[in-house]
Amino acid sequence: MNIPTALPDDLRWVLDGSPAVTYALARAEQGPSFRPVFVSAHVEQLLGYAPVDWLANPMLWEQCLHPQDRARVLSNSARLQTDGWVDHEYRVRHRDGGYRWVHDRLRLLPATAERPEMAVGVWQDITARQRADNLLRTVSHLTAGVTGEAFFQALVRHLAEGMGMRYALLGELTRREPRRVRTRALYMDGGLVPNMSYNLAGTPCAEVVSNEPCLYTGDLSSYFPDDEMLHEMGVKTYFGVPILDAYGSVTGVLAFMHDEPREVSATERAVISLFAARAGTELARSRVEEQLRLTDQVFEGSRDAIIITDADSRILQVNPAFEAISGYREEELLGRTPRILQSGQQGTGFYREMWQALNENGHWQGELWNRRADGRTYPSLLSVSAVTDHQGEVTHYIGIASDITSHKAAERQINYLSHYDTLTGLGNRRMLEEELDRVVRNARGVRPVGLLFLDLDRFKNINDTLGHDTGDQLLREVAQRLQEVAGAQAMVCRVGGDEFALLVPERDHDRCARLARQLVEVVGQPYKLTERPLVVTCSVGVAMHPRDGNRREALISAADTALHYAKAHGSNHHQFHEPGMTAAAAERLHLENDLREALRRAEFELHYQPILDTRSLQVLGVEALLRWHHPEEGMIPPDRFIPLAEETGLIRPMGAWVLQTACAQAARWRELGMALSVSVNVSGEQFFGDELPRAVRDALARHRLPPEALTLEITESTLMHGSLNIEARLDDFKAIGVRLSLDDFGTGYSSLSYLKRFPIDTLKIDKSFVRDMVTDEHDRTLANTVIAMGHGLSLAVVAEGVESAEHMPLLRQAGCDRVQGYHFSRPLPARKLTEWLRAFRGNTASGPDGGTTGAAQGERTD
Ligand SMILES: Nc1nc2c(ncn2[C@@H]2O[C@@H]3COP(=O)(O)O[C@H]4[C@@H](O)[C@H](n5cnc6c(=O)[nH]c(N)nc65)O[C@@H]4COP(=O)(O)O[C@H]3[C@H]2O)c(=O)[nH]1
Repeated sequence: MNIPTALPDDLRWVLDGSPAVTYALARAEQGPSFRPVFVSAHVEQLLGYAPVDWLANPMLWEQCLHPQDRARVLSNSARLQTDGWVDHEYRVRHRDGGYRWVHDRLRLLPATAERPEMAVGVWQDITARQRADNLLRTVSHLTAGVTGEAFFQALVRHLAEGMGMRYALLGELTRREPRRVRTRALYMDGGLVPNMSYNLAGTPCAEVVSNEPCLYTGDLSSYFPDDEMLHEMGVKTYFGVPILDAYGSVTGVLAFMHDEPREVSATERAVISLFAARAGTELARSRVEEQLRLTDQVFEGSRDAIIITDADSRILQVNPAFEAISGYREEELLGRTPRILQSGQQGTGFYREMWQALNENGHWQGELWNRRADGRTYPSLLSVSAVTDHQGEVTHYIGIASDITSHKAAERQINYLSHYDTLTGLGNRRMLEEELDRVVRNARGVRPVGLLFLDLDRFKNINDTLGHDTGDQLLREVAQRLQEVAGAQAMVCRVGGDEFALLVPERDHDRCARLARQLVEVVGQPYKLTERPLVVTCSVGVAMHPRDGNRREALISAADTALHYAKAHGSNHHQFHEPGMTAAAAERLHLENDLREALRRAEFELHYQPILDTRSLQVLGVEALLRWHHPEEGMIPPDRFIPLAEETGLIRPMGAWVLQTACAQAARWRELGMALSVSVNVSGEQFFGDELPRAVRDALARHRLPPEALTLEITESTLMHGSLNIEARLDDFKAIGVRLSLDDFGTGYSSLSYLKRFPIDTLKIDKSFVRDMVTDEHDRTLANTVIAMGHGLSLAVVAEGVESAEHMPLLRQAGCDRVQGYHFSRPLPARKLTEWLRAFRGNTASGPDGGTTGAAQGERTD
């Protein structure tokens, strides 16, 4: 019987070329066992031994069996005889000492006449599949029962270790940063390392994220030149699979990397995909868990009250804030409806609308008053949302409410602060504007109202000299007086520092005028805030609705224009708005701008008017009077621009110029042998300014003038405008040695009684009394009385406005000391006055005190 040991060549190359190992066994002549008679060439690649080794040593196979498999394999093999075939898997030792898994299928060929009984078998290398199986089993085992971060960490670690990969990561994509991966587990060189996040651009993970498993082996940096991390890690093999959520969207990446080129078998890939699926579930679960945790935290920790009800509004759950705000414990609320909280302050219509909005839009928000368990009510801002199932049926309602008690209080406070003036308690400008809006909006029947703007004259001086506390007290008192005069029907507001507005339901022009007059009078009554009564005057501008405008802005602007008009025309009176006033206001603005430029452009000039001794007619001095040569309008009289300069503050630089120029001129006259005293007008603004005493000293020193050569003329109203500091200020000037003259006496609050307390040298009777004393008995008596009283106070009295020769005997008779007026000379420019002085008859030397100076003297007759 022949045992076939040789195969035809054509059959041999087929078998040798096959990746499976084919072998043939023949029954041994003695005994039951088989021995190999043919093994195909691939066996050497599979197990390291050449075919000849197997043929030479029939025991080699048995010797190479894995000790753990040996018994099973031998027992399986023993069934060849009975079953006619054997099909099993086991491990065979490679010549290098390692084991390979083989799938062995062997079939028995019964003996024939030509040959003995034989068996033919095939070995297939199933090492990779077995490794993958192993991996699956091990990793499944090791990750079983683990969740969250622990799962992610176990997964990357055991998969990486099972596959022999150096690096592995499980990364998540977040909605907030879709182009970045945030790792949830990161494995490197045998251990877990802290998580990180990286930009996907230019990395193999970007391909994975586009839902493609990716396998790269070889020089990865040539594929991904921008991925520096890959380059640094020396990665040669990359395998990554996307992690998907239940809807198939990519939510993460599971990737493995190695620094050697390496195959990743199909079965390994399948195993990893399998775990990626599980990771997807776990990611979703951890996200839900996170969300739940957050929701729970929000629910438990929220300062807002949260209530959840079922579709029938039965309370299912409330949070601790709800308990705290409502005063009910959760147990008391469960199963009841939110009606338990109703305060009764909202009518049924309110709830009907709320439910209608909820049914139609699934949402309602609004403010309502609820009742606490203790019966107290509180305001809350409630927002209710309906929760629906996938069929759109309402399953729950969620209400979130905040207690807005403090918010409401703050709102009231803000409302108060934004509508009221805290100093006086009056409404403020906003309140006035809103009320005016209401009035003009409501004008269907056109409700007439009067709008009065009232401004205190020179309030700034009071603040500057008496301090802000007194200023504040004054404002409070003014506010009170205004309210008393205006009555309950009117609205009184403080709309600026010292500006008040009154809105009066008054259609009658005359009654409005009467009210305005009353206001001026009442505000002008002395205030007992300081040691000495304080006198404050005011100006009032009146606009009438609808006559002066049918819009809020128009009315305010009309009242404002009228007020400015009143102030520009001497203060302390009221002025109704008139149609031409806006043009006048524009003109005033124009003038104001020109005035600002006038000093720089040297448009001012001083004219001088002589002051003479009544009896000897010696020229004792001159009064400096300011003139403005306007480039377009020609000469503008001081009455037109001085109030404007006072209002705008320009009076201070202007006054300083006057002082310097007048002193310079007085010095020049002295050089010419005419020692004239020069009187300079000082306005209230200037008088109260800090700089005046120094300016006076400077001017005297610079022009080497004796102080008594300078007289400061202040008006009665400046003096009476009064502040504590006025005496101190007058004393300052007395200490310098200059003379002080009280101008326009008789036009204001003439009060001789406290004049004596002021260190005044001269009293000037206003020209309005002087002018008519020739014809008017009453004025003559008045002038005589003033002169007598002035003398009683040891003051020299000057009569100004002496226009005719008839005045002189009367004034001499009354004992008036000095005279000034057109009768002698109009105010003249310095050069002309010098000529006049020279020409004046009886040119003799005479100083202001009657001393010999060389100044002109005589009586002018023209
Ligand atoms: N009808 C009439 N008027 C006469 C007669 N004699 C003099 N006058 C005018 O009476 C005014 C006297 O000046 P005032 O009472 O101080 O009144 C001054 C003074 O209050 C103010 N003023 C003038 N210059 C200055 C200045 O440099 N500074 C300040 N703060 N005010 C000034 O302007 C006011 C008006 O000044 P002027 O127009 O120059 O008017 C001057 C003068 O021209 C007369 O016989 N008949």
